Amino acid sequence: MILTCTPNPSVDHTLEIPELLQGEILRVQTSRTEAGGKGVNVSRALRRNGRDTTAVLPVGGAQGAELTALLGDLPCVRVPITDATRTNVTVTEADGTTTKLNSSGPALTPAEIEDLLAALDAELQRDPRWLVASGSLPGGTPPDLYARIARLAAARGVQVALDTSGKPLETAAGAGGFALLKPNMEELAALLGRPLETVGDVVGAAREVVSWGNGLVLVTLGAHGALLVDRERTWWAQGPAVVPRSTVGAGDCSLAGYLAAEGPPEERLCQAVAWGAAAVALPGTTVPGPADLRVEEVRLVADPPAEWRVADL
Ligand SMILES: Nc1ncnc2c1ncn2[C@@H]1O[C@H](COP(=O)(O)OP(=O)(O)OP(=O)(O)O)[C@@H](O)[C@H]1O
Ligand SMILES: O=P(O)(O)OC[C@@]1(O)O[C@H](CO)[C@@H](O)[C@@H]1O
Repeated sequence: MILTCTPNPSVDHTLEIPELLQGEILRVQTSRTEAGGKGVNVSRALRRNGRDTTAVLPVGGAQGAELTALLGDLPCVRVPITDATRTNVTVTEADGTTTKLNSSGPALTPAEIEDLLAALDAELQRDPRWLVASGSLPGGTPPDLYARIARLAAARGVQVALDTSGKPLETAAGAGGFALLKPNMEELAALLGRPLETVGDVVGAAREVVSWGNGLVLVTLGAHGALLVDRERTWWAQGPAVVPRSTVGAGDCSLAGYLAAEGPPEERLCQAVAWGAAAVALPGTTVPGPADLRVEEVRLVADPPAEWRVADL
């Protein structure tokens, strides 16, 4: 079983329009509402591909009830909170350009944070294969929440994969103890405080993160694929070219693919980019199923040259 924890889940509302023109009245072609939040999406992708998963998340208010309904039969532990769950808005254009408006989310009280951690600890005792801790932190949450979660998991002998950004990423990655981190290139650059342009830049940055006491780093590069970096080795992989429809959740599906896969790290990386590419071809926050995955079309390179420029991949 793969357990996910999403402290700041969302109702994802997607509007599809031909072109985003500032200051104009635009007619929406289609709109969709789906369950969202990074860990929730990892669980949805795993479930869609027949893997055992449970999602732990706080829910509150009318949007919390809507999120609960959207989650359907996904195995979940929902922790009640007073403030309302957020709604995030995505605008996708005909060429696949994706613009996201993410709300900061509800303010969790200290007691609600403790309830979330207690619910998570109970699930950790079911001996999951991984805990995925993902997404931004809601208001009022101390930035060390993910470091606390990592300590809870370590006490139960469960390895943790982390996907977050900004201050929560800085605090957690700096404390160490994560078996896997999944930043995208911008998040990794912000974490290290320097621009990353070449494969060598990205690998150097990822190794620095590993040296803080973390395991592997899976750096997703959008359309340019992904790099998997450990202490000694590096692999680059790229999925099939797709016509992008919405990039929302591509990173979550990549992480789900990596964790769902068996075998050596490079095979897991191939699954990751195949799941990510498949997600991009689907609308809104829709996650791919087995028929959408084109793993046989993935290109894999072991120890790619440091001088390769990511933008040219
Ligand atoms: N335009 C694209 N074409 C093909 N594959 C893509 C494209 N964008 C993303 N992918 C695939 O999805 C993976 C994850 O994408 P990305 O790096 O954008 O994640 P992310 O920024 O974490 O996304 P999100 O936060 O929206 O989940 C990439 O490694 C790649 O395999
Ligand atoms: O605001 P955060 O927590 O960083 O990201 C939230 C979010 O953009 O991430 C998912 C896609 O990865 C969406 O389902 C959701 O709306």
